[in-house]
Amino acid sequence: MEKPGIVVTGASGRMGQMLIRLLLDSDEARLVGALERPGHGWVGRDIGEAMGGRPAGVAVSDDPVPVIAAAQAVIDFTSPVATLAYAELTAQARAVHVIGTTGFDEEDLHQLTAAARHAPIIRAGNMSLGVNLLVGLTRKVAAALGEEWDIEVVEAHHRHKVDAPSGTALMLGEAAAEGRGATLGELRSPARDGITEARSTGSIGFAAIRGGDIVGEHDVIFAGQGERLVLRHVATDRAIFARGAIRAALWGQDKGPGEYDMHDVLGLN
Ligand SMILES: NC(=O)C1=CN([C@@H]2O[C@H](COP(=O)(O)OP(=O)(O)OC[C@H]3O[C@@H](n4cnc5c(N)ncnc54)[C@H](OP(=O)(O)O)[C@@H]3O)[C@@H](O)[C@H]2O)C=CC1
Ligand SMILES: O=C(O)C1=N[C@H](C(=O)O)C[C@H](O)C1
Repeated sequence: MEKPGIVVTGASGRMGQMLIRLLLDSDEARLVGALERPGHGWVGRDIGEAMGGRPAGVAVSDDPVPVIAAAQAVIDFTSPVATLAYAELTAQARAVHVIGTTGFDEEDLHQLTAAARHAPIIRAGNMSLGVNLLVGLTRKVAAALGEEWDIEVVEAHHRHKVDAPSGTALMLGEAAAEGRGATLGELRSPARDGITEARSTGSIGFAAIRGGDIVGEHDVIFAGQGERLVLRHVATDRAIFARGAIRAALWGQDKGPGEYDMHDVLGLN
């Protein structure tokens, strides 16, 4: 059977390039397209050469319709605006859309839900095995500890990251809230700056550090009286996210329309 053909969006980006490298070496999937925005300097060039390597036989395109029409899956780590536009096109092409992009608002998420009526969407703020295990652990610990244990999620990322809290931090916060039988919307503490109220019991706070080349670090802190429990994930290589995304694209090949996440892909549900 032919290997599923995969298109990578945001081909010149940090995650785009990592995905392309892994796909060019993959025995299970093949790279059939690389997309960038109109006017990008790589458009028209061979993606392998643009990345400073050998020719890959795939030219970077700024015309997504024919590229996506020829693919079985699209892996997309770009920006919310770009991902919403790609979601319409993958829905029309009935291709699997793997979304790693973070920073969506409520309205964006409704649009993705609408697109998922036509084709599978697999979306996660973090595609690594470790973080998806940590989500389950966070839910369990939050359920076991009473609300006198204050929950704070602290995340650190490279200096180029534009959204905060990170998608992963929000997944962890949501899991902690679920453990307490609530939603994150109900428990999320407002960002702190200046003179704030004292911390409200049961709330979940977030803090974000941005600097240098930090790949991604997340601590879920359960702070009690006289003791503190910290659950931590440290990413040192973006390949963990890219491998998860390729696994998701393959997993999605025999799935019907709908919204899925990495817990579905990894069988953690
Ligand atoms: N779920 C997960 O496991 C992970 C998620 N992420 C998320 O993935 C996203 C990308 O991260 P990263 O690769 O570091 O970011 P980069 O900025 O390195 O890459 C983003 C790419 O998307 C392109 N892009 C952005 N906006 C548009 C647009 N409107 N139309 C077309 N192309 C666009 C950029 O093109 P240009 O250069 O021209 O702007 C660039 O090629 C972020 O949201 C990040 O949080 C990252 C790692 C893991
Ligand atoms: O922008 C990043 O780099 C990352 N983004 C994701 C997030 O927002 O959590 C995942 C990972 O931490 C890297």
